[in-house]
Amino acid sequence: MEDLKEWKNNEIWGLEAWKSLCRVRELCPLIQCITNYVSMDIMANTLLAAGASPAMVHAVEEIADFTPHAKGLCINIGTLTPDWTVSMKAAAAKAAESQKPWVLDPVAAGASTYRMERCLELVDLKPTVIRGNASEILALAGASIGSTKGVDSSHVSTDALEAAKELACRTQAVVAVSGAVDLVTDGERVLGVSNGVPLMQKITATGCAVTALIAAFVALQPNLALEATCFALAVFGMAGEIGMEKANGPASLRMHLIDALYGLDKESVLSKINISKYD
Ligand SMILES: Nc1ncnc2c1ncn2[C@@H]1O[C@H](COP(=O)(O)OP(=O)(O)O)[C@@H](O)[C@H]1O
Ligand SMILES: Cc1ncsc1CCOP(=O)(O)O
Ligand SMILES: [Mg+2]
Repeated sequence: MEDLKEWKNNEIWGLEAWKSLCRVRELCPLIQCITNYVSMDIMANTLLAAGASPAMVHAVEEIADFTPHAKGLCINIGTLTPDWTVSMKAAAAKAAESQKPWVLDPVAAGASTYRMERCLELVDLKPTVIRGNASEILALAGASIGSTKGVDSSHVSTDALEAAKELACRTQAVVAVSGAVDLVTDGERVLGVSNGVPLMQKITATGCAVTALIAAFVALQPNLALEATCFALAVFGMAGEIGMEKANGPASLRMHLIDALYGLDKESVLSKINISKYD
């Protein structure tokens, strides 16, 4: 891949995003997901539609055998309980030990002290990517409780730009803040992904699903985590845009988004991709 600092236009972004999607379709990476009960279905279906192979494996007794065989790991704290916390930490440590990238979704990080403390412990285990909405990234970066309503964001992504950069610098993770513009940073570079439709916010667990898709893309391009994260967000957003052409509301958008992801072709990727440098 070319030096991305020199990249100028969406034609080149589109070609690279298309190649990344083709790689997922060809190699069908096994992605271990330790996720919340709400998201399991849409997350597994999103990964399958993109060409990856999802496995919702969360028993701590299975981590030693299973995690080293997965290509990537997605950890999501949406319906956190103490026993799952143990599994999450064991899986993150095992992924690091076996040099597998792993992605953290800090769902509702600022909603309770329990959640925040567990999140901070997971961040200490060095996620490759952290993807949250703006309220989650603001809370996590400031380790602050109480400013979020729950799992939905009360902020727009740009509100969390400085927090995301600071979090990325401190943790060495790529940090992605989703929203109308998804902001993705390694602490130095910032890219904005402007694909997607507002109605995606009205389908539960779209954020969780795109975090798992990031895990699949990053699993195959671990040395280009910033770019792979952008491509996953762009591909998911483009599927939303195409799905919206047939949808009548959130329920049908969910179905058409998954169909569009499955059928996404090169021409659509090249014409729809909307990535730009943000800094
Ligand atoms: N206003 C918007 N316009 C376009 N896409 C959006 C918008 N809001 C969210 N999205 C997209 O919806 C998906 C879920 O993002 P978001 O709703 O921020 O996450 P979460 O569900 O974790 O709160 C992402 O792919 C994001 O790009
Ligand atoms: C509603 C809900 N409650 C706990 S997890 C969850 C799903 C959150 O999904 P997302 O973060 O993608 O909106
Ligand atoms: Mg979320």
